[in-house]
Amino acid sequence: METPVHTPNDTTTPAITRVVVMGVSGSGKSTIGALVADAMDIPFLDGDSLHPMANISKMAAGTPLNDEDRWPWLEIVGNELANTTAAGIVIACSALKRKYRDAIRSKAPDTIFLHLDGSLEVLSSRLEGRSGHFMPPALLASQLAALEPLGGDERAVIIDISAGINDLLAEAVAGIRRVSGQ
Ligand SMILES: Nc1ncnc2c1ncn2[C@@H]1O[C@H](COP(=O)(O)OP(=O)(O)OP(=O)(O)O)[C@@H](O)[C@H]1O
Ligand SMILES: O=C(O)[C@H](O)[C@@H](O)[C@H](O)[C@H](O)CO
Repeated sequence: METPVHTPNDTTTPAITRVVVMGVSGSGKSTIGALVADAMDIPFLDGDSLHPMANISKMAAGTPLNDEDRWPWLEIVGNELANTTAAGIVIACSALKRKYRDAIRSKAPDTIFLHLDGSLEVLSSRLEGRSGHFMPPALLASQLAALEPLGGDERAVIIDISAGINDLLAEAVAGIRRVSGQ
């Protein structure tokens, strides 16, 4: 006879690890997010691929998004987090303002926000060194102006992006495991 996976007394369900890698343009969300997901063996979704086409065109033309542009996108991000059927999911999404993170949490309350935090100097040099991306480096100032730091009451990990990729990856995974209690 096969051993049942759940016995009648086993009321625990495995926790799902939901992570949003947040931060301004050029902070490394796509790079670190994909590596974190790989290391934790869960899927990765780049929030850039969830934007309505009009948002991509607007940014590419050098105009920052406003709240109205971002709401439909944040709803998609929240739904992807809430509806995952995997053991977890990592989504790269700038989530710059507190109200954006609240909107995401309204769909997926247990989301952990991993903020890739960096100075203007480091961010500028990363953006200047990047090629083939729709986001113009000139939009960095508007991204930093919109950024609202994580509050002490938010489920979060903050890391300084000045380190190398391997160190950031290790720090990020350890932080997520600590916060999620896994
Ligand atoms: N720790 C790091 N050390 C050196 N280079 C890095 C590091 N993290 C990311 N990069 C590089 O910095 C650039 C920006 O990274 P990435 O595209 O992942 O940022 P992003 O936050 O996803 O940006 P955007 O929001 O504009 O899509 C890329 O060229 C990437 O290879
Ligand atoms: O909220 C925003 O202004 C946007 O999401 C941006 O952050 C871009 O998506 C990203 O930085 C470019 O890849």
